[in-house]
Amino acid sequence: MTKHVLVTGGAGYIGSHACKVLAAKGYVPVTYDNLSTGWAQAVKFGPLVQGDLMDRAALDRAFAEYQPVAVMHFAAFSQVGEAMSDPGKYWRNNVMGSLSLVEAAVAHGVLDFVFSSTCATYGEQDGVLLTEDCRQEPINAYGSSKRAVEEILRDFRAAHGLRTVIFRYFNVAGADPEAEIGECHRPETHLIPVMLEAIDGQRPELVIHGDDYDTHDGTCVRDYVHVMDLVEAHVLGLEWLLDDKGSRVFNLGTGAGFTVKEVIGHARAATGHKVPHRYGPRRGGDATSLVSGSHAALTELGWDPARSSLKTMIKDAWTWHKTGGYPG
Ligand SMILES: NC(=O)c1ccc[n+]([C@@H]2O[C@H](COP(=O)([O-])OP(=O)(O)OC[C@H]3O[C@@H](n4cnc5c(N)ncnc54)[C@H](O)[C@@H]3O)[C@@H](O)[C@H]2O)c1
Ligand SMILES: O=c1ccn([C@@H]2O[C@H](COP(=O)(O)OP(=O)(O)O[C@H]3O[C@H](CO)[C@H](O)[C@H](O)[C@H]3O)[C@@H](O)[C@H]2O)c(=O)[nH]1
Repeated sequence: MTKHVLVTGGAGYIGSHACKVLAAKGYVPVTYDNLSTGWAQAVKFGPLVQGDLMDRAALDRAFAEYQPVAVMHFAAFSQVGEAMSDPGKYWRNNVMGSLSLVEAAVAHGVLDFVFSSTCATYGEQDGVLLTEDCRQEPINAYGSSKRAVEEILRDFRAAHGLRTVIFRYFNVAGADPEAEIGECHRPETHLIPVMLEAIDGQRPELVIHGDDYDTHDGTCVRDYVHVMDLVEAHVLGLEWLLDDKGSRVFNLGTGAGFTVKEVIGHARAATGHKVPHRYGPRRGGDATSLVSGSHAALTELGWDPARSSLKTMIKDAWTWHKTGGYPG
């Protein structure tokens, strides 16, 4: 029997990688995406339904046509800087959009739901390693919007029997090692692809957002995880739900933190090129340090983030970058 999975945001960076892995495991990923930040060219592993999360009639048609066994919900806006200047955009799209989707899923009896949350929901916590039971006190509207969706899911679990796996990702990086798909945002704001654009002259330099943080070299610390490892955890999470193991929250990070300056050093080693850079002011909404202190995904899901060294992530991102993939 064909097992369709409705993948919202399947035309985006992480969602497209999820579709590739789902297809490899025998599922048919149905991408539901409005192409606001994603690319039709990234949808290669199953059908594309072009639609918005807020369009309930289009959602109803997609559920009725494909009768998915589950939903993987990636669609959202996700730039911390933009969320600081335009919080309404984040509350509307991420919270109202998710509510519309969850209501449609429940109405169609699709009760297994995997959600992309973020370590940005934890906020600023004095350099502690973050576990799933840490308090969630986001310091930007992006993190607040994701925490709100987690609350919606909690209420729908209680009222409607929804079953959820919530993944709180740390910083996702790298690309499909076969370079069929990769990270492509216009404009790009994420550290590693921005560094690669600076290396090949597509931008004059990387601007480091602040060097006066309370870290050993003054730049922010993040925990980077390979996108392929991350989406493999999603398939494990999906199967966890389909095996009726109950609702659960998992951090997805490696537990290793790197400063921006350290990532620049790794980029030089991985690409053989210096990263042109200069120092700029802090970016609003950035926490000093976000590092996972949890092994739950490893021990409970059996997750193995084998590709998540900075070397491999940057090499895979560089290989993808050099293909010049998507627009045009
Ligand atoms: N990239 C990271 O490091 C990171 C970290 C933590 C969490 N996340 C979360 O992972 C998810 C995917 O992130 P990404 O980096 O792939 O982002 P992305 O921008 O590449 O992909 C998001 C996709 O969702 C679609 N979309 C957005 N709003 C929509 C709407 N209203 N209706 C239909 N489609 C819509 C976009 O067109 C795009 O294809 C997001 O929920 C994000 O918050 C990402
Ligand atoms: O041009 C740049 C880009 C980034 N940075 C710094 O590099 C680090 C990583 O920044 P990213 O923009 O790559 O990632 P964020 O940590 O801001 O956010 C990402 O990870 C978060 C969780 O940490 C969220 O979930 C979010 O969706 C996702 O974009 C931050 O300290 C940032 O200030 C720079 O110095 N210069």
